[in-house]
Amino acid sequence: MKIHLTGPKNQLLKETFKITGSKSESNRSLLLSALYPGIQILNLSNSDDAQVMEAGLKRTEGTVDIHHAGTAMRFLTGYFSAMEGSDVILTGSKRMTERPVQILVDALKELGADISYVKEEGYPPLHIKGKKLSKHKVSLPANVSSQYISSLLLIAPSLENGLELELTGKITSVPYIKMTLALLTEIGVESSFQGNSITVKPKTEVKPTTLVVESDWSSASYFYSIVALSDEGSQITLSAYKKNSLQGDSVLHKLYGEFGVETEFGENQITLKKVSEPTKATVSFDLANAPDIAQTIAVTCFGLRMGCYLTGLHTLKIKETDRLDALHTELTKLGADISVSDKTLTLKPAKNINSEIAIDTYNDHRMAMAFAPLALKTSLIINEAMVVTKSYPDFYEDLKALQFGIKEL
Ligand SMILES: O=C(O)C1=C[C@@H](OP(=O)(O)O)[C@@H](O)[C@H](O)C1
Ligand SMILES: C=C(OP(=O)(O)O)C(=O)O
Repeated sequence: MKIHLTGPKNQLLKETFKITGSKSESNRSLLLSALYPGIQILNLSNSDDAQVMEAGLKRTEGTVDIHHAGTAMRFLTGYFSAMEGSDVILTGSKRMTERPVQILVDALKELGADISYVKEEGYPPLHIKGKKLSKHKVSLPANVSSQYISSLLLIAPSLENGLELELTGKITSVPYIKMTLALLTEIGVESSFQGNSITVKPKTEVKPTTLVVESDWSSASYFYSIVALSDEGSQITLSAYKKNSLQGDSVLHKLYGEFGVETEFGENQITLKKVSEPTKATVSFDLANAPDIAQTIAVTCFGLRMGCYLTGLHTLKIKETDRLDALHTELTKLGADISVSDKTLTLKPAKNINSEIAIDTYNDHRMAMAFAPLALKTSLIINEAMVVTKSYPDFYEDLKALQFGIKEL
């Protein structure tokens, strides 16, 4: 589906939204609740990624297709490897068969897993025959994706002797590893993370526990962008959020200060307020700990006619699409002066913003959602607009509530 998007006529915005649960917290919680009966989950994400995870966890044999969900692919690889008696082919979308898993597969094999590649070595689909993992120590590179580490940590307490991980290389997406360990703590599992070593103690039973998923901060990023691009005085309230979030993307409340957006933390909610126009011509951010908000920030800067220099983007090339290439192509179509390397993005302040440009989304929910706020500055077209269901199925409903014009083409 292709849509034509226009911004609200009155750009002094005031609205309140309840955002769906974090897909990262949801997919971890779902796996833990499959391992340990007695875990309840509240505010579960209604995203495609959480749905394929939930469905995958109910399976023990046959083909399990997790579509575009990186977390489901990586977390279920660990889960099925350690589930004695399971025999599955774990696969996903075409893009998923291009997203590497060798580091995780090697680590699991080192622990005793039986995994083989169905097609290309290093990539899904995987044939996994679940068995008891006999070892409890493994070393793996941590500079490609934190999801490999989280996958191992999530099954760690269910292993007879727990798990000791030795991480090599510069650890990337660290908050996601800490999120996994924090959820283990919530269910009573002991762990430690010091330097490059992570240890998780075994746990056979978990007391009845309710895991309350905080709403998704990556989804909140699109409202930060909308507020930044709207008139001074605009305010949008989002729930359910908290100040001490497990999600690294909560750094948004600091970063968007540079764009004149202040965040007020209330009881279970945040209010984003446009208090001033930005003062700097250009900003520099290292996003190694928050890679999923890179697209939002690049488009916000473009819309504000600011420059930016974004670093720490080395993981973007292996996500839903090569996000550096995709940003380069789409922002160039809009008139941007942008250059990218394999880990950085440099945008010069925009001289003009082209109208009626059709944005390609490359099966990447974040391409659609990051560019949509730009409708506050110029009308645009979004191709394959429904990609948003990967993490935020209600996205366009919420834009409509803000009086964005959305016309199906
Ligand atoms: O563990 C997680 O829930 C995630 C980790 C990150 O991936 P990488 O560690 O591959 O950067 C992030 O980009 C992804 O959206 C979700
Ligand atoms: C990278 C993402 O997801 P995943 O790796 O889980 O597919 C994302 O949602 O931005």
